[in-house]
Amino acid sequence: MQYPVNEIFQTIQGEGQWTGVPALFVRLQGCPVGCSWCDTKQTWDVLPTNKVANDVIFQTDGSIGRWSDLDAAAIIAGFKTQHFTAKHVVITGGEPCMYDLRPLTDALHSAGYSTQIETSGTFAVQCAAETWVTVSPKVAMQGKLPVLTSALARANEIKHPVATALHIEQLDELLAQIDTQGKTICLQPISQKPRATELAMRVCIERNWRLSVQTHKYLQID
Ligand SMILES: C[S@@+](CC[C@H](N)C(=O)[O-])C[C@H]1O[C@@H](n2cnc3c(N)ncnc32)[C@H](O)[C@@H]1O
Ligand SMILES: Nc1nc2[nH]cc(C(=O)O)c2c(=O)[nH]1
Ligand code: SF4
Ligand SMILES: [Mg+2]
Repeated sequence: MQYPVNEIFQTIQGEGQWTGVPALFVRLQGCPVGCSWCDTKQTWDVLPTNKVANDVIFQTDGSIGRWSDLDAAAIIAGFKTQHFTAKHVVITGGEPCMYDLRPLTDALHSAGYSTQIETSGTFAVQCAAETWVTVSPKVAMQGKLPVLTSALARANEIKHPVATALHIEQLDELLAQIDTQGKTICLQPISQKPRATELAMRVCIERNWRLSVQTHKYLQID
């Protein structure tokens, strides 16, 4: 199975429960969701004219939605060529769950890596049983609610992007539909806005939820 890969890089996981853990990021190209505040808009379209050679995607570049087709073996071989040392692999995008992630997550586990998926919950989550699934719900997607509910049921972590009180109300409605036992619930302020951050901190303290600030943006790393 070939995946359209936008970039592969080594950094520190900046979000959610795994914050601070060295990680290899595999960013897949393509997302139809269209969040107005998305920080990776270059990953939305998979344009044939933006196809590049395999080695190019190991240089991070958020300015263009370039991509290359790689299978699991080529991705793992690339980690070795780059002499990457992290053992945790984060598969993000774009929307990674547009693709069947079972071949990739199975191969990564066989090669000794732990895996995590960052997903919006707008597509069925297809991955290994051991994969840590982080769902960042995108509630405005028309007609996608049954998919979102099943993604939330699979989630190990629910990391909700927030800017206003309405976002907290929407999260409450979603959480009422599932068993949250054993799941980490995080609030992630949108775009480091001070009012979003204040709201997220206040609600996290009230509810005993976890605050997820995008630490890589404060550190100015990838
Ligand atoms: C770029 S998305 C890619 C994965 C998937 N499409 C998703 O939305 O979960 C990765 C994470 O960044 C979050 N995110 C994107 N733009 C953001 C922003 N401007 N501020 C805060 N979080 C943002 C998303 O909610 C998600 O948790
Ligand atoms: N350092 C770092 N941590 C991240 N956590 C989630 C990210 C993403 O774009 O999905 C991300 C990212 O782009 N960089
Ligand atoms: S679902 Fe994720 S990648 Fe797609 S637009 Fe929203 S934040 Fe961006
Ligand atoms: Mg990011």
